[in-house]
Parts: sequence; structure tokens; C-alpha cells
Amino acid sequence: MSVLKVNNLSKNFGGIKAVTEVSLNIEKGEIIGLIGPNGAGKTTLFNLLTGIYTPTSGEIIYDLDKKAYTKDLKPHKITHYGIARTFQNIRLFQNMTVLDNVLMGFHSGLKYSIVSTFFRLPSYYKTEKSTYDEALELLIKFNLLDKKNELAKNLSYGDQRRLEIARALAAKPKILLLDEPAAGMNPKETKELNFLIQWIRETFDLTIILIEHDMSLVMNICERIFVFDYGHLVASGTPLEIQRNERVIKAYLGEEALQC
Ligand SMILES: Nc1ncnc2c1ncn2[C@@H]1O[C@H](COP(=O)(O)OP(=O)(O)OP(=O)(O)O)[C@@H](O)[C@H]1O
Repeated sequence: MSVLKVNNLSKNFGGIKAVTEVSLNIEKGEIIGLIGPNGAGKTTLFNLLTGIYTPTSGEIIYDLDKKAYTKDLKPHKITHYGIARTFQNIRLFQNMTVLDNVLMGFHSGLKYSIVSTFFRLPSYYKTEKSTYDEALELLIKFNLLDKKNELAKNLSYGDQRRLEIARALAAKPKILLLDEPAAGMNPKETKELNFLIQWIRETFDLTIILIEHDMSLVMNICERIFVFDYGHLVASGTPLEIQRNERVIKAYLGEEALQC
């Protein structure tokens, strides 16, 4: 079942063609890798998928059952359609605690009204209590419970990356976008991330799309890979197909890819 479809999507910034006529289809439950040289358009595609940028042309169709298109969707609405993300440069609330960061992630999905919040009606407290419990559960799953009262800025780099993923999951997404999750991680943390990504796919019943330059991670966990160059989608296929694709080897991977 398709959960996300992109048709002839383009984004120009003045004369720069960041994304050009990209079409792709993502199936439920897949782990997808987006790879390509710096400036190839990968993050711009994420920004289009999350409503940060409006497409110059083309369309994005989320969750085909609901027939939601990008045209009039703002980022908070896209969250409601089930997309959450992390950022290349970690964007946590650095001076807030670990627990508060996760609680902020629930905010977009909360069901109580302004009236019940203002008058502190029972529905407000009920939602607040279950949100708090769910936040603690997420912290347990991510092995961060003992750090719940620490400020985000005091966590190790690997913990900050995991906290950012936990916060994204609080919005209960169907599709999780990870922008260079292994950036800045040491080999041990990258290995743990490898297992973490597969574990969250199973545990949270997710479809995952990740941008990554660490080829061992991409080749190990992705079922399909899309390769970008100068804004164009130049190849797609399984890790094995991509590793053997002459054009991709020449433009990006290099001969060592064959040993991955
Ligand atoms: N807001 C913007 N304004 C102008 N140009 C932009 C903007 N965002 C991206 N670009 C340009 O679009 C092109 C694609 O950039 P993008 O960040 O999407 O590449 P990328 O594949 O994610 O690169 P990296 O791997 O380095 O993160 C680049 O030429 C970049 O300079």
C-alpha cells in the first residue's frame, strides 16, 4: 500500500533548480534511503514533504486514502497527516529538560480544546495525564528515563539525536523523515542507530525515509535507495542494484561501494 506519492515535483530558488521533476512512490513499512552529493536536493525534498517549502510545480499526495495534497497544507497540517521529521542540525529545545522536549512533541496531536484548557476542565487533566504517561513510556523505550530531568543541551550527541527521534515519534507519525541521523556519531553510536531505526520501524509501525552519507548504514538498513544529483532523481533500486549502478558509482559512491 502506497503511503506517499510524489509527482513531477520541482522547487526552484530563483535560478537554482534544487529539485527537478522528481516522481517517487513509497510503500507502507519501507525504510528508504535518499543519497547523493552535497547540494543534490535531498533536504529540499524533505522541506517540500514537510510543508516548509511550497513546490514550484508538481504535487505530493500523502496517505492516499485521505487524498491529502500539498497545495494548501502548512507544516502543522502535514503533521496531522502523519509526517514527522528530525533535522540535519539537531533542533531540540536545548534549555528544556529531556521530558519537556518529548512533551512538546505531543503538543500537535492533543485533543482538548482552548475552552477546556482555559477552564481546566476534566478533559484537560485527563489528556495531560495520559500524555505525561506516554512521554515517560517513550523515554523508557529510548533508554532516556534516568535523564528525564536533565537539560537537553547536557546530553551526549548520540542521546540528543535519539531524543530528537523520540520527540518526533510523540506526534504519532506514520512516516518518519530522518535527516542525516548518523552525522557526528562515532562508529559505536552509528551501529546502535542501525538497530534503533529497524526497531522503531517495527515497534511504531512506521515508514522511514532517511537522508544519509554513511553508506554502510544506508546499505545495511534500507530496502530501497533513491539517488539524487543536481536536483534530479538519477537512480533508484535495492542496495545491491545501487552499488552496481555505473552512473551512481561514478557520480557518488566510488569503487569502494562495491565492498559495502
Ligand atoms: N532556501 C534556499 N534558498 C536558496 N537556495 C537553496 C535553499 N535551500 C537549498 N538551496 C539550494 O538548493 C540546492 C540543493 O540543496 P539541498 O540542501 O537540498 O541539498 P542536499 O542534497 O540536502 O545537500 P547536503 O547533503 O549537503 O545536505 C543547493 O544548491 C542549495 O544551495
